[in-house]
Amino acid sequence: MRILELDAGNSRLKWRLLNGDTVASHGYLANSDNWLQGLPLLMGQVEQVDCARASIVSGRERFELLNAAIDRHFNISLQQASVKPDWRGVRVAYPGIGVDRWLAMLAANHQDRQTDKIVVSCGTAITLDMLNRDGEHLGGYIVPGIGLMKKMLHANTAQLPMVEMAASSVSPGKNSMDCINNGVLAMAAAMVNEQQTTHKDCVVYLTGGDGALLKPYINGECFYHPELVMDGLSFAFEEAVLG
Ligand SMILES: Nc1ncnc2c1ncn2[C@@H]1O[C@H](COP(=O)(O)OP(=O)(O)OP(=O)(O)O)[C@@H](O)[C@H]1O
Ligand SMILES: CC(C)(CO)[C@@H](O)C(=O)NCCC(=O)O
Repeated sequence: MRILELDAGNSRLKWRLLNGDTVASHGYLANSDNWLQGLPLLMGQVEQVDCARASIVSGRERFELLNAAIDRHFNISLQQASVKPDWRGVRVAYPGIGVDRWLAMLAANHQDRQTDKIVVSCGTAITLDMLNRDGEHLGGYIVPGIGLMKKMLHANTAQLPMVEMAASSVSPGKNSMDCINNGVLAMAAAMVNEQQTTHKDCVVYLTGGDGALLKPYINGECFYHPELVMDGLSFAFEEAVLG
């Protein structure tokens, strides 16, 4: 069985092709790219699939584009994940939660039911969700992501430059670029570290485009899973799951 999994965020569309249980290939398309050109290339690259499923938080229009491309290339319809408030061991704190956050929690809960967890996605937005070992979602936070914080500083001030490069330190800067770069990374790390200190024995499950950047600054136990949302998709759509 060849399955195309899609994680459509506000900056990028991540995809992977599963051949049975194996990830055969993966990649991404930026939202700023022309999808009318990019999607046919993506579909050509993965060849025929039996099933396509998606987590979409980037709006109806993106869904329509994806669905049309999948219909045209594979003659199948796109299965879109939607939040189920009490599903496969996870009970969400509120029904309007983003489907990507829900899927990341499903995946983390599936991997480990022995510990309390902090599920963090460091993407366009940074989301942090507290999930206890019984699968109860205790609530979370949504704040601007690292790229967005830098853009907002540049867009709303006269003197602050746009900092494109990635930070490599959280030390106080001695020029504007380092003050911004290290500062926003320090903020993101502080939010996670503060929760992990407050809630003893919590393990952090980290994902998102800036997850690898953030990981070295998390003080406690932290697992980085770049495909946590797509792992959640697999689990959410699995036919027969025990537990
Ligand atoms: N190759 C890349 N292209 C674009 N952004 C990247 C890349 N690698 C890392 N990033 C970083 O990842 C961030 C976007 O992360 P990600 O792709 O996880 O977001 P998203 O899933 O689209 O957003 P969200 O889920 O918050 O809506 C960007 O702000 C950028 O800093
Ligand atoms: C917070 C984001 C943007 C993170 O991708 C997404 O999960 C979303 O659009 N959520 C909907 C609102 C919510 O989660 O409360």
